Amino acid sequence: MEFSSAEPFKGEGCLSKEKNLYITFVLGGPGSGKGTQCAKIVENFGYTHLSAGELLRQEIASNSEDGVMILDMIKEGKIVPSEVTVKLIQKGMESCDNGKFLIDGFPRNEENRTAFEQIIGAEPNIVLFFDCPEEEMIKRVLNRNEGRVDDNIETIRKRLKVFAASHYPVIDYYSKKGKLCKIDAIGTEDEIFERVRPVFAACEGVQ
Ligand SMILES: Nc1ncnc2c1ncn2[C@@H]1O[C@H](COP(=O)(O)OP(=O)(O)O)[C@@H](O)[C@H]1O
Ligand SMILES: O=c1ccn([C@@H]2O[C@H](COP(=O)(O)OP(=O)(O)O)[C@@H](O)[C@H]2O)c(=O)[nH]1
Ligand SMILES: [Mg+2]
Repeated sequence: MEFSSAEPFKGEGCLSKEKNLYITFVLGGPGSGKGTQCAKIVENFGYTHLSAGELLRQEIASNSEDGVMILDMIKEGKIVPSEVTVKLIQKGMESCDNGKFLIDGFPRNEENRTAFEQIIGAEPNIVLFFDCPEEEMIKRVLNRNEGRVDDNIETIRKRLKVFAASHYPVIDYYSKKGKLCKIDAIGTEDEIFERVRPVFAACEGVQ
């Protein structure tokens, strides 16, 4: 496990002036189990879960100005412009008293990462990366059954290509900063959570 950063981040952004932020980015390909494990982390460690994909889907459902553009991007498996996503994450963070956030499915590329740092003025304390083979991710997404427009084999192939082309620099950046915690995402949900638990248990004492 290559992770060391247990201190809450006190940065210059408007959010971080108001409260101690403790931010975890939760990364991994489509179907790697990010959302499933986030639910368990929330249950056990009291974080606020902000799924970037869910925030974007809510924006589509609310018929907002950007909704049509977001839907087109999601159908194609493309990454929505950073400013749109970061603004939604910012709104989610500001509407919450709790400063402990799980940001799920973001940043998906380097541009996402730098936009978050610029707009929010903070960086994550920990980055979880769920490492899962492609064939397993495909199987899980095709069985997900949540009625999502992007859970079909054609879009999954596109999402996997986008993931392969864009995630590595982000992972590498945080690995070099000693913030990356890579989790083997093969196993039952409970087995995987037992790999996740020590990461958060180690931080309990310093929050
Ligand atoms: N360890 C696991 N083994 C088998 N299926 C899983 C596991 N974890 C999650 N799933 C299932 O796989 C699908 C994708 O999981 P999800 O948490 O939505 O992944 P992600 O948010 O990374 O796309 C869901 O239907 C979920 O119930
Ligand atoms: O920061 C983000 C998060 C999601 N998405 C879009 O939303 C889709 C679904 O993302 P989500 O994280 O919900 O999918 P998951 O990886 O959980 O299957 C992605 O394929 C992208 O098109 C995006 O553009 N930026
Ligand atoms: Mg998800």
